Amino acid sequence: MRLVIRDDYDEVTNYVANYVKERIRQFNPTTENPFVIGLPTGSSPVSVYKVLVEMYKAGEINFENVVTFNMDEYVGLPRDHPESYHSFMWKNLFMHVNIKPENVHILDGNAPDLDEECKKFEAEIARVGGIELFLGGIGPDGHIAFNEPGSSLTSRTRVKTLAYETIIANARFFDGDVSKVPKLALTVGVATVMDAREVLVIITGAHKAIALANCIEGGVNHMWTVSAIQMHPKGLIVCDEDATLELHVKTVKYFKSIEHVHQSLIGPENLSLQGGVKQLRKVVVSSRSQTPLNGPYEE
Ligand SMILES: N[C@@H]1[C@@H](O)[C@H](O)[C@@H](COP(=O)(O)O)O[C@@H]1O
Repeated sequence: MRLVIRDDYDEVTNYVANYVKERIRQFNPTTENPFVIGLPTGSSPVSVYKVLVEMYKAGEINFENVVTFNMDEYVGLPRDHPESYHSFMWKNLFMHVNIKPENVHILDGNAPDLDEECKKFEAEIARVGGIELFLGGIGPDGHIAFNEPGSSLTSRTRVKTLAYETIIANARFFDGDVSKVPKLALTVGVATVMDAREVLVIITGAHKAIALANCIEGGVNHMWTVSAIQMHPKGLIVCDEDATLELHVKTVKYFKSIEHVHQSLIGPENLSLQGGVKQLRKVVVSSRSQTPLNGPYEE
């Protein structure tokens, strides 16, 4: 697993937006072979979406052959409620880019049969060949999507009761009124996220520092469901300095030094393009052979 630490939220945003842009570009999606991405809601990704929209307007990114699956949705909240995740996604991303509405998948929290809705969602992910890149955020209790503490690390898409801490955290979107926050949600499971070929989790802010420390320095544990990323062959956490407050200095220095080595090999402009060992090997080989390392690397 890699941990990339940036100074602040804005730098995290830029890193993640560039990462997504490059992944889509490298994949070179077509109608027959679209780029399938899992997406979160919340304040963590909202600026990433803003930058992606700017990139789209500048002609740097194309969503024509991108298929999306959102992580979660409240149960019982009308689809057009301003705080539904459906509204969030259309308002912050989809309505500003050239994504095809039929390529957007958001769980329906008002479906007559919620279990069936969850099964259909998993089946649809399988039908398109799985998810290439799952972007995620976490709650202060370390939940990924709505996989609250104690969720099975093998869980799939299902109905979930929200933890009281999450209800309190999300009350800020409902006039600070805890009673207005839905108590149930549909969510992809931990295993649904971890099945993606790549997982990128955004963690910013001092209020998530304890969760980040448990995720990185603790073991894989169902009480911090994001820690399942330790088992992923291609997991990446992008965090800001504030979120590292509870990590050992040694841990922070270790991950910074790893990034420093990468940087010395491939140059800072290509940091977002690292494609894992295969790509790094290629880079090491070319640096050994003194090939000038200009421009982005293809996987
Ligand atoms: N279900 C969502 C999560 O998917 C999200 O990651 C989390 C953090 O939100 P924020 O990024 O606003 O802190 O909020 C909710 O609980």
